[in-house]
Amino acid sequence: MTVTVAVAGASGYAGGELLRLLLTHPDVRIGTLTAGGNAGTPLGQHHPHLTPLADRTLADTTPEALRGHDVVFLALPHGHSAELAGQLGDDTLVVDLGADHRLTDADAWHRWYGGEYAGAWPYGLPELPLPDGSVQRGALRDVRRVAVPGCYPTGGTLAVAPALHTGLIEPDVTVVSVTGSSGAGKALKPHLLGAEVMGSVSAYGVGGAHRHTPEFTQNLSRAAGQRVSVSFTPVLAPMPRGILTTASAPLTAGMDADAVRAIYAKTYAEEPFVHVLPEGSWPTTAATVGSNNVVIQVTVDVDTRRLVVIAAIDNLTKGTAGGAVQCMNLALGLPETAGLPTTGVAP
Ligand SMILES: NC(=O)C1=CN([C@@H]2O[C@H](COP(=O)(O)OP(=O)(O)OC[C@H]3O[C@@H](n4cnc5c(N)ncnc54)[C@H](OP(=O)(O)O)[C@@H]3O)[C@@H](O)[C@H]2O)C=CC1
Ligand SMILES: CC(=O)N[C@@H](CCC(=O)OP(=O)(O)O)C(=O)O
Repeated sequence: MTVTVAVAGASGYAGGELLRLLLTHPDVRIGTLTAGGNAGTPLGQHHPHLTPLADRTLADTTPEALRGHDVVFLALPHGHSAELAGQLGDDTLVVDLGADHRLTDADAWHRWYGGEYAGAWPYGLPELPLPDGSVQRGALRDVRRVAVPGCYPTGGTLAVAPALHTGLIEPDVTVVSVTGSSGAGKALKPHLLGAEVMGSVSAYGVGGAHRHTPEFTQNLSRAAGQRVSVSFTPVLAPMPRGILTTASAPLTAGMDADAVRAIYAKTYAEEPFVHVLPEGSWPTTAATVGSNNVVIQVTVDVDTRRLVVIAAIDNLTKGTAGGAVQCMNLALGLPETAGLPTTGVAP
């Protein structure tokens, strides 16, 4: 089977990573590529690494340009997806990389994003463990709309969900995630100028103020089958890609690190992209670059009786574009790993 795929927002970071992956996908033909202000320019001007597509001209982002494809990826700023998707047929698979359809609670949407609530779509985190023993993957087969998770909730959720799901920890979780600057997108932002980012690490959205907090709460409450409280702090680091998450929570009972690791290893044993490391190895963002992997290590802080989990992802791959391609594969019944690297680039 060959599917024809359009990418809206192809000049951006997420769009570029989508195209890098789709170029290696055996079942994909790349169709229309669109942008905003950069419509009319060649793709090669924005993504010099995507040489096979260098001469493609970016079209305006309109429903007319996107229609007629089997799959449309929307890699646009928040707030642009709902109207476009509404003008694409129900037979088209629309995979939204933005936030527009992630939250199931309209009040949470209004509080954290504002504007009209467009409703939730099936949530694109296939590995999310659910209380009935199933995982989210089942909700993504044969669908025609998918909301890809935010980059922080992808790694952070998978880091904590197994412990909540099995009752190992209290429903009161602290998450600190260090990210590379590509998470903010290509648009010029003064705090992301090289002189600001290089040589410094800085927290932002501190005090539960980051808009991914409700997405964490939603995911972890689903995994736990009860309301989970999440304190989330993002930290910006001088690197282009990667997110390293440290999550911790009080243990409900005495447990040693080996026993916790065994539970995690069992939870993710069949997952092609989630890797629980052996004792003594720790996740690094460098080891995930360009791969669709989530790399996890767990331990117990014996003195404070807390579980501590570290998880690394590439924000542009598993954290956005890779997750999106994985969801496309599931929705269309293609092999889940098609077009998705499971090895990183090192050093
Ligand atoms: N970067 C990341 O790590 C992650 C990104 N995401 C989500 O993916 C989406 C894209 O993010 P990212 O690629 O980082 O952002 P970028 O700023 O790098 O790219 C945005 C893209 O959208 C286009 N665009 C901007 N405004 C408009 C408009 N009004 N109409 C049509 N097209 C427009 C831009 O085109 P032009 O070049 O012409 O301006 C560009 O192609 C966002 O919703 C983001 O939240 C999700 C998880 C992680
Ligand atoms: C460094 C940086 O600014 N990161 C972004 C990550 C957001 C993201 O990528 O996810 P969304 O799809 O929800 O926007 C931020 O904190 O807003």
